[in-house]
Amino acid sequence: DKVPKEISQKYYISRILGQGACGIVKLVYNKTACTKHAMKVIKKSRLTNGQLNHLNNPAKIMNEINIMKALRHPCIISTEEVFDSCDAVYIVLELMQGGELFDRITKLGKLPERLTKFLFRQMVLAVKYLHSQGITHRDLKPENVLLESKEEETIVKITDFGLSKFVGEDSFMKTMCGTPLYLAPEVLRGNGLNCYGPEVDVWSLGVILFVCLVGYLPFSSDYKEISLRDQILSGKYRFSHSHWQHVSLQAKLLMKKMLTVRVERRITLEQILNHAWMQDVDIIIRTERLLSQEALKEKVYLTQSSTNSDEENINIDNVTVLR
Ligand SMILES: C/C(=N\NC(=N)NO)c1ccc(NC(=O)c2cc3cccc([N+](=O)[O-])c3[nH]2)cc1
Repeated sequence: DKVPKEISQKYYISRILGQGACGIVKLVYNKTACTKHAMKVIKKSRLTNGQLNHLNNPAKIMNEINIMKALRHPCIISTEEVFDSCDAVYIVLELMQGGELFDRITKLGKLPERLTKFLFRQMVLAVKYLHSQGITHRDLKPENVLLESKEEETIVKITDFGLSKFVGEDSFMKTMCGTPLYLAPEVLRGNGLNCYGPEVDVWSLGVILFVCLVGYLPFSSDYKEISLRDQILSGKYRFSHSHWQHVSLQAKLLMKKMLTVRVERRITLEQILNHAWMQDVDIIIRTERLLSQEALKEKVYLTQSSTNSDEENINIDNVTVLR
């Protein structure tokens, strides 16, 4: 539908790249710089019976964008530019031509263990960085893990900070939206206070690791014996030997420590990086090299990017508020 002219003046809007729960992602071309980008369009919620629906209320979207703009890591998606119009927010981002990790797992059925280790180490480093900035992602899933290229061994970037929280804030569970396939038990339990910490991201990473290694979900409503909620609360995941026999013992041991119901016993990100399964020198060297190259690229770009101040729009620190 109609895109504000400030955007169509600067960008040529091309095809749809992905369809998320909270909006679509389109391929756009910057007309002057002749560069390609992704543009996520997040519709602002209508006022339904007088109150903003919790998902896409403007304040929450701007909170997310401020979080994204504050972050700088090779494995966290970076925003190019943001246009805030009355009924939608347009976020111009780097192009991630490898698409979503979800689609690569679906296409291949599952990932080879070595490739999983390569990609998983980057996800752990990204989440470790998030936590060092006082942010809990809270919605880690393969749909929110993007791949930079179609190469097998490529850079991973985390996205969709729609549910992210600065851990300092009240971490009351505001939205129980979507199915809890990747949700930690302490969030589901919601014992009154609903308070929970960054460890929820370790649980979600554990579910992602599980799906990468064997191509099926550890907890699912397809498993009729017990409810999804009870599967998660008991930490009883489906362990089909035919799938797991090709997976190394160390990977299984790490998995078990991540999908630990008791928060105080769950493995930490630091311990994951020091776990035996992660001590693969070749993988460590290749991920470190890839990430330092990416970080360097980021620096070079920043020194080049010009500050454009259009008189008719307020352009503070590359958020253009459209009149
Ligand atoms: C910020 C954000 N979501 N925030 C949100 N939903 N808040 O509620 C967000 C979510 C998803 C994406 N996705 C992409 O950038 C993205 C998806 C995809 C699929 C095929 C190909 C590409 N591509 O860039 O080539 C893709 N990019 C980018 C940003």
